[in-house]
Amino acid sequence: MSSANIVEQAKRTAAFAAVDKHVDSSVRVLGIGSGSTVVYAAERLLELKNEGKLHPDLLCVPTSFQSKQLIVDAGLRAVDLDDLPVLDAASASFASIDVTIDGADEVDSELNAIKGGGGAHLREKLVANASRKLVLIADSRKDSETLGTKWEKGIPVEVSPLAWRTIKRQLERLVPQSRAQSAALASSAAFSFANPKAELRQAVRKAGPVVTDNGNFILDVAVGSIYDPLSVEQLIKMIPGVIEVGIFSGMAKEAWFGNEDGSIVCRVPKSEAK
Ligand SMILES: O=C(CO)[C@H](O)[C@H](O)COP(=O)(O)O
Repeated sequence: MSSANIVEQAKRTAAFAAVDKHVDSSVRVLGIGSGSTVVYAAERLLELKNEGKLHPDLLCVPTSFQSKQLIVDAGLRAVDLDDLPVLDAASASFASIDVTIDGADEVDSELNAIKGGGGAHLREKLVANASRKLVLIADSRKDSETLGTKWEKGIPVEVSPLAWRTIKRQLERLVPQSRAQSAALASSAAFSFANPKAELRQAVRKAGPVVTDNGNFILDVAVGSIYDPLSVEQLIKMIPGVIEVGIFSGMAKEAWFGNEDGSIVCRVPKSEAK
């Protein structure tokens, strides 16, 4: 098998295992992520549907145009997040989705994740936030100790086209923390680069920038190693015109990684592991 096929097989194995663990006939509302690994989750959902193992009224919440097509192609019912019926108005939780299964670009030991390689992280974060459980699926290349060490393309940041150049300049002036301007202090800082670089993501087979499903642009912001994902997420989110940051801090409850030898690793946040 070619190395590309081995990676695809690893993604498929992880996706199938996560769906089998989390989706049965008791699941009423399911969030569907975006990207190439989620395609395999949709494949497994179609099999389970044909075997009569899904809830007959299952509702699927898409996270992108692509995700909606996957749901529809699998013969499942797509419903926008805000169109979900409130099934339990008395519940203390606002979460309306039982479980969401999504891909990731890199996942650290606490299951903080970089997402948005496919440019869908705004809707992905909205859906993850409204889910009782977020389960990530990926091949083992995405399994990391520290964010930014494997996914080196930068943090995907969805921004308003109205001020992308200004936001880019501001992102390139981010400092790890106000007192840590020197490389010597970098290890105690939120991230390692002294001079982050923000690049406007360019479209393929279309001249000009990527325009997201929401009509915005994406800046990929390389900050080096991310030691404190929540601080970096918050720092970037504070910039006016930033619509969403592709760091998902503390959202995922479980991550499934497919290995090249066909085995699977399922991880929970390190601090919660027994
Ligand atoms: O966050 C995402 C899209 O915004 C994807 O889930 C992420 O990029 C992983 O994609 P793939 O499964 O193709 O590696």
